Amino acid sequence: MTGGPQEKKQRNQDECPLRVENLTMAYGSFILMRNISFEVRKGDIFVIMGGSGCGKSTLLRHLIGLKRPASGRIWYRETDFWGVDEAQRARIMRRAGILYQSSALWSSMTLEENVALPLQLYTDLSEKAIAEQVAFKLALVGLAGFESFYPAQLSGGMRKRAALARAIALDPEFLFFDEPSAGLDPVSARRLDELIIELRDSLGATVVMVTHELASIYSIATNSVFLDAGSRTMLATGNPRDLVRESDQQPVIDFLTRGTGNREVRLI
Ligand SMILES: Nc1ncnc2c1ncn2[C@@H]1O[C@H](COP(=O)(O)OP(=O)(O)OP(=O)(O)O)[C@@H](O)[C@H]1O
Repeated sequence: MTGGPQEKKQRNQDECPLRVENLTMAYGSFILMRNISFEVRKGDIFVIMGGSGCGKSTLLRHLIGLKRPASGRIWYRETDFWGVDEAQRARIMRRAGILYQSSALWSSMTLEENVALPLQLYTDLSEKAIAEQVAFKLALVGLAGFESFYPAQLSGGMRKRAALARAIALDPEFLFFDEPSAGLDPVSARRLDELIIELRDSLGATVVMVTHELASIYSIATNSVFLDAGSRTMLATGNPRDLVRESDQQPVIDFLTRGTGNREVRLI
């Protein structure tokens, strides 16, 4: 290794554009989790895992600026996310695409209008350039030709993909998903997984997602953090395929083997 401490810090910021340092999450005086620390590497598909109600969505809310940590820090490259003002946080989030569980498309707008909205709000692009971008993004998610459809005219899987097209409208550096495959049949869920990998590659994005779909976790996650409700802290961070073989923490083993203890990962 070469370079002084400053260069090493710079390298770490470039390689791990999102870092969580000793985070404590609380609702009022109730401490949900403490001592949460992990690094998300550039290009990771990073999964927040854990049992129901342990605090996965709450962690995501901290990462996207919706909930302030009780203590600890969240770093986006060199910026202490909760140490700067709201306008600066909004600027950082401008580089992020967010897909909520409910898809949250505007029901009174067509797909074209839904996807165009962030471009109209946040860029100076001409109408023609916006129309081109919208067509491009809808094609990326496999919805070319559906520009003039309303959300209610689509299946659940198509709505997810449309919401994804809107989330990537501004070519985000980070993509955040809360249970993206919730409510989808297994085949649509797998297609969505493939799409997430494709988008990560084509946008050069870093993906952070909450999920407890083991099939998804094993097929696309490159890195993860495991939150444990019992001990109210994280028990592991790393590639889930490594964790299932190497972890000595029973809750991690139970979760990753569906309680069977069989550590052989079989992909279907
Ligand atoms: N606004 C709130 N005020 C108080 N407690 C809350 C609030 N939101 C969530 N909680 C509690 O915090 C805990 C964690 O909730 P969270 O939704 O983050 O868990 P989760 O791991 O995402 O759950 P699931 O897998 O079921 O979606 C739960 O016990 C929940 O009841």
